[in-house]
Amino acid sequence: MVVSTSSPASSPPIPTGGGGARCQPPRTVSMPARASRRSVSASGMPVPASRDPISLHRPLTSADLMEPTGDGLKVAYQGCPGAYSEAAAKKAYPSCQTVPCEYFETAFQAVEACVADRAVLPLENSLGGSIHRNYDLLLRHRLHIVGEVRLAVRHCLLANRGVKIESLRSAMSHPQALAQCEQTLTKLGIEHREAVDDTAGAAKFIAEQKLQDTAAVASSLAAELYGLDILAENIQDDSDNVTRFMMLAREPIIPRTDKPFKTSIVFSLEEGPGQLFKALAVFALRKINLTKMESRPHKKRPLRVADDHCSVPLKHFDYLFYVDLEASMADPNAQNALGNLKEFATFLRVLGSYPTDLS
Ligand SMILES: O=C(O)C(=O)C[C@]1(C(=O)O)C=C[C@@H](O)C=C1
Repeated sequence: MVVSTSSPASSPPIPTGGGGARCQPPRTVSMPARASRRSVSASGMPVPASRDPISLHRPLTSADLMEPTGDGLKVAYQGCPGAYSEAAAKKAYPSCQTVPCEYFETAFQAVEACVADRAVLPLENSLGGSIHRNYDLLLRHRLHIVGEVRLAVRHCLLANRGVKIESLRSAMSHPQALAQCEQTLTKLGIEHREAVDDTAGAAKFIAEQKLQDTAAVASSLAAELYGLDILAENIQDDSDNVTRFMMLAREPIIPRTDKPFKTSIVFSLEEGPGQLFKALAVFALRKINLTKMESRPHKKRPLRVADDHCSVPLKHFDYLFYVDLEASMADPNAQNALGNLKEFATFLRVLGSYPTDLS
């Protein structure tokens, strides 16, 4: 079942196995992030006081502070079964139960409403670039990034049994997947492109409609699930095709310094020369490496009148800057850098501090 935003009445919430009762309203990360005093079980869920390891005087181990591997966890992703996002969810939480969602926003809402415990959503692809929608949704919702996962995306060309490449006129897939295979599809003589919500959804549609002139760009798992033939493998334009996904939860994790961590922040600045330079200098001066930067329109304040010396006032676009730091919020150096940025940023939020995916 795909969880849908548009028709909640037709998609009743999936029972959460008691998770609903434990659901806390989401809260923001305070800066610097401090250890939560609430105890957590190995699955990352709060434990009743009677089994609370602190009240039993059992020493807290680093395993208690780790993100769970997925036992009993419900993990929301966008798309149909067989989508790359589902594979990413399984990579992040190997023993989880995946919850397909119609839209990215549905996955955010599923976690907020405790229908799911985590969401795994794409942020950027090495060929196609950023998935801007998810940057915008990060700000609109109050979930925390608790991890990242990189997935090697190996696209296949899928068609109904007996269909030959020469008879194909059209390729159907997620726009990112079509963009990642643009040159190969053209070389194969496939001229038309049809964009749909996800790669596996394209495979399902082609199988259900028994299309004879259209192929899906999707995973080999989607071929298996929907009974399609694989006409070509590894059709992405670059063999190193990697999508980075974020893992989202209602609560932040406790940042550590004993392994590589990243911290994702978003901020806005006053208009004026050198403002962004000054913001980036707070990290450069402390030798904190930045791994990603993205700017998005400030939707609440898209235009502002510039205070320059023109007779006609100029209107500037207002931006939000999303930055990933190679640092943990448990590191005083990173805390000082953010303290410094807070002195002159007009807005600053820590989206999460989480272990770097080194795979
Ligand atoms: O459609 C899918 O299978 C997805 O999981 C979505 C998505 C994306 O949004 O970028 C994920 C990985 C690939 O880069 C292509 C598509």
